[in-house]
Amino acid sequence: MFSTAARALASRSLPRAPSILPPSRSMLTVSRLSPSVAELTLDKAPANTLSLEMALAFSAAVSEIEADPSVTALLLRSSSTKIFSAGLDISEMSGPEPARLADFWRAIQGTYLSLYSSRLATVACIEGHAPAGGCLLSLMADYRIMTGGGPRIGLNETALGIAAPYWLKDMFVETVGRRNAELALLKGTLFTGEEALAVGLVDEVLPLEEVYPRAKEEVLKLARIPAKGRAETKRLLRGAAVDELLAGREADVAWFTEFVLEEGTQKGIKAYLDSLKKK
Ligand SMILES: CCCCCCCC/C=C\CC(=O)SCCNC(=O)CCNC(=O)[C@H](O)C(C)(C)COP(=O)(O)OP(=O)(O)OC[C@H]1O[C@@H](n2cnc3c(N)ncnc32)[C@H](O)[C@@H]1OP(=O)(O)O
Repeated sequence: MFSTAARALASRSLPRAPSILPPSRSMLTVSRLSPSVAELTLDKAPANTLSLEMALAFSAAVSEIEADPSVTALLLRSSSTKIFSAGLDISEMSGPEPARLADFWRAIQGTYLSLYSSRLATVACIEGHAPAGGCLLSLMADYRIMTGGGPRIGLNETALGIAAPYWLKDMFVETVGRRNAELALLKGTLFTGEEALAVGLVDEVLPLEEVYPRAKEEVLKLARIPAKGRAETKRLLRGAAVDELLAGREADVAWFTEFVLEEGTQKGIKAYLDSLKKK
């Protein structure tokens, strides 16, 4: 687990404006696979997009699971086998109210800080599509298992006229290597499961009906690894990245809000949102 000070700092920076509703749990469910393994299911129809409320609910759920010392591992999945998560809720970025936009980004940062820094062993069960912010959710896990054939995963931000923030880009580079990341990020590539496996973006690819059983098997196995050594190893691997964002959190908010509020970005986001709705 990361330092108490770092965690306190993370939670202090989360939005506290009175206009924000408390995190709703109707968008997620938490259950137990075993006494030491929790399952967190994204359940926000139709596409598990990360709105401000969804991002807050996600971090709150992870924190609550972490607070239980009997839990050592977490399986992340979607209630839909078609869509793991379609990423950030684009309507949050279309014609936004600036204060909410800044809170939205703090909440997205919070999802990263909560899961990437988690002491828990984490497995992402990716049965359906995981573009952009959906890929982000899965990258924060320790192990990824995906359906072959149909669904796509990757960081397609460039294709939408936006850019992945540095901490997401860094996590992607760490996972797939510098050259694979450059090629994919600059084109906004969305990979099939098989392609994702070839570049190391996922760890296993299976037919749909085998993905969840295998993900359960893996998380139960990871839960048996001594917790203290694993948590310290994760801290050594990921601590510097997490601390960098904690130190520059508000600068990252300024980068995001300025870019999104630009007229050209707004035109692109609106056109993309309309194209999704017209499909
Ligand atoms: C420099 C500054 C940078 C600023 C930004 C940095 C942010 C970086 C991090 C992440 C960025 C993002 O995550 S942006 C979101 C990217 N996501 C996508 O591009 C995916 C878009 N969706 C799809 O391609 C498809 O929905 C799907 C392939 C995932 C599934 O297809 P399917 O046909 O099964 O479903 P529909 O397309 O009919 O979708 C159902 C329903 O959901 C709505 N929807 C889908 N995705 C989003 C979304 N991301 N935001 C909002 N709404 C979304 C879609 O419009 C449909 O709605 P209706 O039923 O009302 O039509």
